[in-house]
Parts: sequence; structure tokens; C-alpha cells
Amino acid sequence: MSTGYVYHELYGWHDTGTHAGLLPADPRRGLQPFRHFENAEAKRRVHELVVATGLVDRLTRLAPRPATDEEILLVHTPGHLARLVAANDTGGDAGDGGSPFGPGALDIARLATGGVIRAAEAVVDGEVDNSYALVRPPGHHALSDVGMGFCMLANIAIAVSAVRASRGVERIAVVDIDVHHGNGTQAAFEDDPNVLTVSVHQDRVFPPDSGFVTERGTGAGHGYALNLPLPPGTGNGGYLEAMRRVVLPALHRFRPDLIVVAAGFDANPVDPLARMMVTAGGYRQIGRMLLDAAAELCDGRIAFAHEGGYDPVYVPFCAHAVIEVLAGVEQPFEDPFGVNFDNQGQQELQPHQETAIEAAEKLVAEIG
Ligand SMILES: Cc1nn(C)c(C)c1/N=N/c1ccc(/C=C/C(=O)NO)cc1
Ligand SMILES: [Zn+2]
Repeated sequence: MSTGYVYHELYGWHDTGTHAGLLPADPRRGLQPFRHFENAEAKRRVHELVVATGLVDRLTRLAPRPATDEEILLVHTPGHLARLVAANDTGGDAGDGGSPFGPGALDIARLATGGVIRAAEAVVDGEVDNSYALVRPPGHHALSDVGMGFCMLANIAIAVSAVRASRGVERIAVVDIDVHHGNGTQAAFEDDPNVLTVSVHQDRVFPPDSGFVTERGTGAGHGYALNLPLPPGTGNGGYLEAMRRVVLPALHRFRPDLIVVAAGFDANPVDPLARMMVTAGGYRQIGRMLLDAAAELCDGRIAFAHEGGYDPVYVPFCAHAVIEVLAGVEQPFEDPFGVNFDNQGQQELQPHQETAIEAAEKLVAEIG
């Protein structure tokens, strides 16, 4: 099993400044300066754990390249790119006031997008069996004409469009396990029946009023967007049931040629930006299920792109667990927090979670 791995030190240099977590510091509003939640720490520490455990020696390092204007414009408007180019010397905000960036950020964002493209291309070309792109800034909230939710460029939507254009890949499924709704990826392929987008997320955390089970895609794409908003507090039991009853059946009906995973780990029990309880062991099982689906449906072709996940201590164990599965590691590295989190009350599937799952499960049969 060969697993491609993309990481570059420049991803850690993306400067999101000293917001008070999410909002610009402002003494008049009582907002004391503090690092932005989307800072380098969690992702840099994922890489450090991958190196320190020796897992990196079992991976095939793939060097990222900057996404070209042409690739970016497959998804984004010229106006959006022009605004990012214009702000590249001074720094600015991706568009929603909560997504700041420093000088040169567009260069890093292009490298993140290009890293996901490289990871996807390597899988399609058979250079590796599967891949993991540990990139920053994230991308799954970026819309064609505006960035948001810490995202400047729609990394996965651009990579999906790029491999379709350059390699003629027909049917691509994007599974978004980030705890926030993958609104940007969904919007990019809203009317496209050849791209299935499935997002499992905490109900209405971000973007606000987004990710309802009623959002199904439009026109020819109706039925090819699937949303499963889960209640706060959902743990491994709820997530694995969502995988078994919604995500995997949807993939089997859609029969993709390639699976791309928006791998956010902010559904973990100690993440500052959500309220779920998925452990590294839970993520390991989710990764296993997705890898098995790829093996059954598309010769194992699956590429993961890192999205959110903000706790610098625990996210490394969650991402490491998934990368171990991709690399076929038999003896997983132990999660030192796992026992504690597994023993938390109500980790198993709860009735109100099953109700949410049933609502999405009904829609799977409509995937053509
Ligand atoms: C609260 C609040 N107040 N205001 C004004 C804003 C802008 C607020 N939250 N913004 C958020 C909250 C969460 C995210 C998560 C992103 C992610 O991890 N995606 O995967 C992004 C922005
Ligand atoms: Zn997220």
C-alpha cells in the first residue's frame, strides 16, 4: 500500500494574526488579542507526530506545486482571484471579516490548493494507491466569488475540477467529515450530477443556516448533494452509524471513479469550534470504512485533504490515526486520551441522533 503525503513548511507560515479567536481584537468590545483559532499549531503538530512516530518513513512524499490561475478559475471568479492578488502585498481578509491573512498569503494558498491537486493526480495516475494532503489554509467553505470560514481558495473543488479536466475522471464523490458544513464544495457542484457531495456535520455551527438535509443540489444536480446535520454531542456511535447508513450506501449507489475526503478533525471532543465527541479511534474507523469503500468501488482511489481541526494537542492523534489506515499500518500508535474520551457518557448512538440519520438515509435511494 503506497500512500502519498503532501506537507510543506510554508503551510505553517500562513499568518492569521491576533484575532480574538474568530473576531478582530477590539478593546471597545472587550475582545482581547489572542491567536486566531485557525493558526499553524494543530496542523504543524500533525506533521511533527507523523515524523516523530516514524509513520512518515512509510509514506511517499509528494511535493506540492502552486495552483495556476487557470486551475483556480475553474471554480473561482476572476474578481475573487483579482481581490486576493491585490491584497497579496498588504494582507487582508478572504471575505467574511473572520478570515484574515498576511502578506504573501495567496502564494501559500496556491500551494495548499496545488498540494491537493498533486495528491489527487498522484492517485488517479496510479503513482500512489491513496494520498493525504496536510495543507493550510483550508478550503471547503470558499465560494466562487468570496472566501469565508478561514478559506481563501476552494482547495478540493479546484482539485476535483482539475483532475476532471486534465485526466478525464468522470464521477467523483467528495465526502466531507469536517464538523462544519462543506458549503463551498457543495456550491461548486450544485448542478452537477457527476460530482456527489456528502457532508456530515454538526447542525448549524458554520456557516450559519447552512447544511440542512433539505439542501439536495439543483437542476441536473438535484439529489447529488447530501447533507447530514447531527446534533451537538454526537460521538463515535452516531458518526459510525451515519457512515454505515448514509455515507457508504450513497457511495455504493453513486459508484465514483475517485473519492476525495474533506478531512477535518474538528468533531473531536476538545475542539474549540464545535461540540462533538469523535475520538482518534472513531476517526480511524471512519478512515477504514472510506478506504474499504474505495477498494470496492474505484480500485482504492481515494485522496484526503486536510480541512479544520483546531485543538493542537488532540488533532494530531486524530489525523495520525487516519494516515496510518491509509498506509496499512497494522499496529496503530496509541491515542493516550482515547480511554478517557471513550468512557464519556452517551458516546453510543442516541435516539435523537438516529432520527437525524434516518432523515438523510431516506434520500440515498434517490442517487442515480
Ligand atoms: C461566532 C462568530 N461570530 N462571527 C461574527 C463569526 C464570523 C463567527 N464565527 N465564525 C466561524 C465559526 C466557525 C468556523 C469554522 C471553520 C471550520 O473549521 N471549517 O471547517 C469559521 C468561522
Ligand atoms: Zn471545520
